[in-house]
Amino acid sequence: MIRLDRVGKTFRGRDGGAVEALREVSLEVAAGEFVAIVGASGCGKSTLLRLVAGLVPASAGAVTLDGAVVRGPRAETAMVFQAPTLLPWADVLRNVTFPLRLMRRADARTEDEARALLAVAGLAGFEKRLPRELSGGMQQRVAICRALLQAPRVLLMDEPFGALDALTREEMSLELLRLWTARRMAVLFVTHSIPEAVLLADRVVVMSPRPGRVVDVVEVGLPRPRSFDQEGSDEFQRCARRIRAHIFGGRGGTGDGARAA
Ligand SMILES: Nc1ncnc2c1ncn2[C@@H]1O[C@H](COP(=O)(O)OP(=O)(O)OP(=O)(O)O)[C@@H](O)[C@H]1O
Repeated sequence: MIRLDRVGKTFRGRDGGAVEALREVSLEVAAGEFVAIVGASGCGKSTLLRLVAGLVPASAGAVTLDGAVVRGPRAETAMVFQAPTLLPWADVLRNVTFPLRLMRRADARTEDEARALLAVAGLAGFEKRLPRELSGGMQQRVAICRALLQAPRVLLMDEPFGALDALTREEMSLELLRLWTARRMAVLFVTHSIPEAVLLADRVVVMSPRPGRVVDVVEVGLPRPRSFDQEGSDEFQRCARRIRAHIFGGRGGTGDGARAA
């Protein structure tokens, strides 16, 4: 469904200097598949998502969605950023329905669907609150509901839980899996946490330091529904060790206790 074919991205600074963020990245993501992306800071993970979202053009190669080259933002794609980016003056319900209203896709059912989604995300009763009246974790759940209400076929998530405390992060991971199981869209999920990537994904794409290239794609053979109990399993450890070996290489991070997050 999503296809990156030898995609490169070079940014040109105002001073004429060039930053090569991605080089020859090829990747395919099937409809309904959950793919995590891990790699060192600055290796181009956000850039990769922004290319798929149509927010920046590729410098080389092509990004296609259902065979059509992505040339700009598309209605079937939604993105969740690291920070919740809510409208501060609009209440929760209006924030969640905002993109559909903007795209003139809102109809009589939109508000009911938004309320149902908020309830699943544990936010029933908060519909009329302003973002500043919510905790960071709750705001991020609002941002995730906003993306899901668009019923995207492609959900792009850029370290969506990065700013959350560890407990909220675990709770949100399981919540996201529940929502994904119910709606089954293709997910591209950037994270710095190897355990989070393994827990969530069908496949984990490991990227090299900048310029980012795909150095490995690890298939996660854990049964679903997933739970944190699986972290102790042989398959979980195998996947995590293999990813760590790529990221830490010979720098001593391949031991059993090492975590990327
Ligand atoms: N708009 C831009 N103009 C110039 N350089 C950019 C731009 N966006 C990203 N870069 C550069 O491209 C490289 C990749 O950035 P990107 O944000 O994609 O990395 P990342 O893997 O998501 O990093 P992190 O894990 O720290 O969030 C970096 O060197 C960054 O400075």
